[in-house]
Amino acid sequence: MGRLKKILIPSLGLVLAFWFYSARDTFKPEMLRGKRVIVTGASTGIGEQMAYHLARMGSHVLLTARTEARLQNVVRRCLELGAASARFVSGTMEDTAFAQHVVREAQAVLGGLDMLILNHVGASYFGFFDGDVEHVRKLLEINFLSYVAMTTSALPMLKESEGSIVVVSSMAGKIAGPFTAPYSATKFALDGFFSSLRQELIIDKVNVSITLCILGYINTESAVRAVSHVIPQTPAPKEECALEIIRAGALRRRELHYPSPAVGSMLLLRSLAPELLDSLLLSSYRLENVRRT
Ligand SMILES: NC(=O)C1=CN([C@@H]2O[C@H](COP(=O)(O)OP(=O)(O)OC[C@H]3O[C@@H](n4cnc5c(N)ncnc54)[C@H](OP(=O)(O)O)[C@@H]3O)[C@@H](O)[C@H]2O)C=CC1
Ligand SMILES: C[C@H](CCC(=O)O)[C@H]1CC[C@H]2[C@@H]3C(=O)C[C@@H]4C[C@H](O)CC[C@]4(C)[C@H]3CC[C@]12C
Repeated sequence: MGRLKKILIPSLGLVLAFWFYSARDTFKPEMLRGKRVIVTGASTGIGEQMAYHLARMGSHVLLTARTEARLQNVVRRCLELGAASARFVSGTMEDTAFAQHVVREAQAVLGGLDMLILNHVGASYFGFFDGDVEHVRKLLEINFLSYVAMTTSALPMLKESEGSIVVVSSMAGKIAGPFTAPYSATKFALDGFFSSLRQELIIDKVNVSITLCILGYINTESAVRAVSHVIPQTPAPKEECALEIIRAGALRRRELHYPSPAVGSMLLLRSLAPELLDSLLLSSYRLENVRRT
């Protein structure tokens, strides 16, 4: 009997745990139907693809970026794909007031918000740090401060809807490789801020989830243009990446690692043997093609 208890109870525990986690893991596109979603950086790249997925799922999308002409096309396509509604607000995230204005638009035109997807990123370079401190300041404003400002403005609506915040970050926000110093700094800042805020929401029993997305190299035009002469690896597809981000947000996951085995194993290696990881990364780069100022 004693032995039976020793085996039966843990086995039952395992079965229950498996059932609980697999049930939580079931994503259905209907989860997004009728949901009110802001996507930033939606004029190109991963943000544009997220807008199309959400449109197919029947969400109300409010899109933002700087380039009005591109946003108009994305909104048109979203409506063709079946969005419950699609609108845009154009402007720059260098300006905190603009970031807050976008959130107010959601309140005004959608009457609330279910998901805030923070994805935009300012242009930077892939090369040796050039000493330009103003560039670092500007990038922190675009890639970090505006994320904080939008979150702060959106929290009352997200508390009301028990919604989700999705923060798009990078491997460069967990592992600092060379040639991304300003960019990497902004992405590490996101981890610090949002991982701390997540704990506070849990302590206060506020049912708003925060999903931090740790992405590897993705085949967007800007990334391929910036690094393909140095990094020979094939980038992962932006369409699949966009869907995985939405799925992770809808399932209220703490973190997404995409592409999954590659990012996961690099993070593990960083903890176990950081020097080995550094040298493996460097050995795969075409260093002779790196920009020096
Ligand atoms: N592609 C990759 O390999 C990886 C990407 N990521 C992350 O994924 C996210 C999306 O990246 P990706 O799709 O490649 O980026 P893109 O360069 O393709 O798109 C960036 C978006 O941000 C907008 N944007 C740029 N500057 C500003 C600004 N000042 N104010 C408001 N919006 C701005 C752009 O539109 P506009 O110019 O019209 O303003 C565009 O919509 C980013 O957070 C990035 O860090 C993470 C790891 C890898
Ligand atoms: C090289 C890194 C991963 C290691 C590997 O060998 O797979 C890439 C992981 C994330 C990439 C960067 C990123 O986060 C997006 C930036 C977007 C900018 O528009 C330009 C390029 C990036 C700096 C990009 C460069 C490659 C990674 C660091």
